[in-house]
Amino acid sequence: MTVMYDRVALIGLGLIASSMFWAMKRGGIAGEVIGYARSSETRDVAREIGLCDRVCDSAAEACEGADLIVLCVPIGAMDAVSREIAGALKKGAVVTDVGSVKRAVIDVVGPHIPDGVHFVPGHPLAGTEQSGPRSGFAELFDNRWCVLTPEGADADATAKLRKYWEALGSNVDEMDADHHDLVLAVTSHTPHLIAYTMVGVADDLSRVTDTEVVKFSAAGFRDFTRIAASDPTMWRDVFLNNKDATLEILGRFTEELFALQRAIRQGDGEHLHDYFTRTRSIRRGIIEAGQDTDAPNFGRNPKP
Ligand SMILES: NC(=O)c1ccc[n+]([C@@H]2O[C@H](COP(=O)([O-])OP(=O)(O)OC[C@H]3O[C@@H](n4cnc5c(N)ncnc54)[C@H](O)[C@@H]3O)[C@@H](O)[C@H]2O)c1
Ligand SMILES: O=C(O)C(=O)C[C@]1(C(=O)O)C=C[C@@H](O)C=C1
Repeated sequence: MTVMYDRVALIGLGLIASSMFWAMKRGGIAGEVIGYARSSETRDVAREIGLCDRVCDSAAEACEGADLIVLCVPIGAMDAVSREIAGALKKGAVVTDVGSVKRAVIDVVGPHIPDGVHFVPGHPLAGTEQSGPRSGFAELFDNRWCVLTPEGADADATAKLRKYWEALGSNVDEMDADHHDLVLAVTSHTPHLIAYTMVGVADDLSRVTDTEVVKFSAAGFRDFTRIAASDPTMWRDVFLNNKDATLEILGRFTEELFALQRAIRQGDGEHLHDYFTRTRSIRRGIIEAGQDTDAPNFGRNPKP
């Protein structure tokens, strides 16, 4: 139990901020945690459930005297909140964020950061389909990766933030922001879009009733429905702000899909079998690397 920052301010009090709060409490990582959310309902819930040591009615007030400020709002709100807090930041403070897209956040937050304050963007690769102040839990970041995209930020501030994420339970890596956005377009953003689409298709199909979809939903489709239940505001903002990378991956996805469609139409079993054999090895690689924390055998029997 080592206090790493005397005062931490959480701006936005949803899944990620509340998980961070409980993880900080678990590890005794912060002296005091101050919170702010835009809606009074969220602030009331936070006060009711003891989320944060103090909840303020303005973002600027929450940041006064804070050593670490974590922006935990949807990407589309990053500009507004950083504008609001700029005047309240103390010299030497570190501002970070948890946004799922990095270049767009750097572009809108960076210009508001005053001299003497360090901005070190970040992104925990951990989440669920839940949102809001009641949805967080201390274990969310355990054994997950957190990517920092410091781009020339102060080395000491970056090193300390790295240690902070490790204390929250994460493994930490550093990356260029554009590369982060491309990697995440492959591993997170496009898969979400595909899940949203598949569930939309099931919903639109008049020959299969909603009751049948619910009753006969097989495991693969159920996984899609979990993903497609993710927060609409957050995901709208992800796609609007990681446009180029998502469109590039979506283009490649469509080409592959057409090739598979042709193989099915032509009865080309060899193509299908070869393709599925190749993709199976990706899954095995993830399990062998101990990365599948959702697998029923996680932590017990990491070998397939
Ligand atoms: N949910 C995930 O799986 C996940 C994972 C990693 C990173 N992220 C990123 O973390 C950030 C937060 O996501 P979340 O899942 O915690 O969302 P959430 O919807 O659970 O919480 C967002 C919070 O921000 C508040 N908010 C919205 N607009 C605001 C504004 N203008 N000013 C102040 N507060 C505002 C909301 O009231 C809410 O308290 C997003 O940028 C998202 O991309 C999410
Ligand atoms: O597990 C989930 O529900 C998630 O979608 C989490 C997930 C992802 O893995 O794609 C979603 C968005 C993030 O920015 C990071 C993590």
